[in-house]
Amino acid sequence: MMLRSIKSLTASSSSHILRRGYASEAVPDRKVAVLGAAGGIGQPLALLMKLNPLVSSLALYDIANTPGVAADISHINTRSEVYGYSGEAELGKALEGADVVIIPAGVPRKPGMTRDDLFNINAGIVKGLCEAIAKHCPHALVNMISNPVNSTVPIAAEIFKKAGTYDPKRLFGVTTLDVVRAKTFYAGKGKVPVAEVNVPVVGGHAGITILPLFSQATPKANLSDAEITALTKRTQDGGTEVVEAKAGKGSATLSMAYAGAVFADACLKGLNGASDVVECSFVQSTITELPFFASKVRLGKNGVEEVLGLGPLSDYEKEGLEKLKPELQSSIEKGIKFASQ
Ligand SMILES: NC(=O)C1=CN([C@@H]2O[C@H](COP(=O)(O)OP(=O)(O)OC[C@H]3O[C@@H](n4cnc5c(N)ncnc54)[C@H](O)[C@@H]3O)[C@@H](O)[C@H]2O)C=CC1
Ligand SMILES: O=C([O-])CC(=O)C(=O)O
Repeated sequence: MMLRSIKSLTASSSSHILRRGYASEAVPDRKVAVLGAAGGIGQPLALLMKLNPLVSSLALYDIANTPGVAADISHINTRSEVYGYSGEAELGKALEGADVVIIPAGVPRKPGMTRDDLFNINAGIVKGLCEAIAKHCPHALVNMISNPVNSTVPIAAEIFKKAGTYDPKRLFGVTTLDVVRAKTFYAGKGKVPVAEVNVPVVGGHAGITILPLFSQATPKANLSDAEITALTKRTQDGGTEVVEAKAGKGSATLSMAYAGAVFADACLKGLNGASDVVECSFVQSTITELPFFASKVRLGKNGVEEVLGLGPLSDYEKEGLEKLKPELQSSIEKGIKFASQ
């Protein structure tokens, strides 16, 4: 299929960067590739990455419909040049030189499905994309959005191991939407300013494996045990709440695009040398007995600089942690088994 290359760097976009407080010479060139860029998440995520002044080159890849999305987004007068790539033959070009690869490719849930029900289709999609990443941009930071994240991240790790390119510091399951939800729901219930709220969310990204640590939330809100239990459940079921509201038309796309953009921005800031960037993410981990686990992670020039510990847990959270381990373990094993075949 035809390769569309659209340049959109304008003089006014550079001054826009300066207005935001970045000295132009201090902002290195960074290429971001979005795989699944024509989808429900991919399109708004591509838009948000086009607005990010840390991005100099934005590669939009999908199996179809990318030229239109790329042409549309390329008209926005911000820093990055936008390139659209359509079909497998163009995947290598999309990935070449990428610093960050964001993967929202794959099918979403319909009402009544679990994230694990997506495994059969999405596992194969992720496998193919990761084989191409290993070949064309083995040093990129990979932001995995495709579900089930609890299995797709272990799949990616196995594919990279097979190719001899695995670096656990560079592979991330994107769980930022759980944090975004926990912050929003906590602020609403606790009547605290949402912009000031911080809540770590640990574990994984499906049902009870999502464990928000409201005991560590700031600013402190006066919430009863029953309210904390309800907030925990709502955070764990946040994805299902959207799937049901969309009634067969997919799952969270807009809030996920926002969350994906927040996480990619954190990765870029880390790559560019910031040393104070902390986000929750599902990464290779030794903080529990599970080989992958979501927790706070400090990002830096090499990706994960430090996997931060869980901190003090309430009795309710300790119980939640023990309950989630068997499900998370089995989803991880399912991914590893698939990729090892
Ligand atoms: N990690 C998280 O918090 C969240 C993850 N998701 C997951 O993100 C994924 C995508 O969701 P949506 O964007 O709503 O789905 P969608 O169906 O709207 O878009 C998916 C896109 O992937 C593309 N695609 C399929 N196979 C591909 C391949 N081999 N290479 C490149 N692109 C390919 C499709 O053409 C489509 O444009 C789903 O698996 C969903 O469950 C969704 C919300 C939150
Ligand atoms: O629920 C889903 O299927 C999509 C997702 O992961 C989320 O919204 O958290």
